[in-house]
Amino acid sequence: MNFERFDIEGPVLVTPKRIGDSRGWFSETFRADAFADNVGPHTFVQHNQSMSAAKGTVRGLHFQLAPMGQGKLVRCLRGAILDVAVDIRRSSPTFGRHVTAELTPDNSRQLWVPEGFAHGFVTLTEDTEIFYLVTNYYSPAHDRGLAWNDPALAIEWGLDEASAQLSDKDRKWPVLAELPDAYI
Ligand SMILES: Cc1cn([C@H]2C[C@H](O)[C@@H](COP(=O)(O)OP(=O)(O)O[C@H]3O[C@H](C)C(=O)[C@H](O)[C@H]3O)O2)c(=O)[nH]c1=O
Repeated sequence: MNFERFDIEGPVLVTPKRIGDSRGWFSETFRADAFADNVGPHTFVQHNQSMSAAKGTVRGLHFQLAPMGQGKLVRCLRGAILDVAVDIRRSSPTFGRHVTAELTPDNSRQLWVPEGFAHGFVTLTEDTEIFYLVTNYYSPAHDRGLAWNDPALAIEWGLDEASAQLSDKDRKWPVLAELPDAYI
């Protein structure tokens, strides 16, 4: 299992190895000991899965407020996504900066998105399915978001705003400069 860091402290790209044989392949996609040694002693309490039918679906940018903040370990089971994590820790030297990673079943990559980051993705194919582990339970009262298309974030989503498929909720999030409950 390979762990790669970015030039922003926090997110980690995790790539499990595959053991091939005449039938196909086998992969240990998560090990608590390797994750604790390379990322941190996080405990996952909830597993999520979502399917997005249309290419160009954007889900995000989401986070939960403390004390219900969530770390997320994200992988793509079908299709492909560009996964994005934005640093919203006000005290961070990289506040407002982001990392991206293309996740597909073939590259078997997983993106670790720590608490203090807003998470989102755009689907690169139709019928895209993601699976992710989270370190805290879903709490609607703590559910917050950040405008995916905030020019200040300069995220290159690879699609024009008019063609993006979003939920009504995701169209209404504030831009970073207006984020009322950002991480301190
Ligand atoms: C996240 C979540 C949602 N729900 C319910 C709430 C709604 O009735 C329905 C869809 O929720 P939402 O529109 O928030 O789903 P996404 O847009 O996929 O949001 C997720 O996708 C982005 C990329 C994330 O990082 C978060 O995990 C999460 O915000 O599932 C639950 O019952 N449990 C949950 O943990």
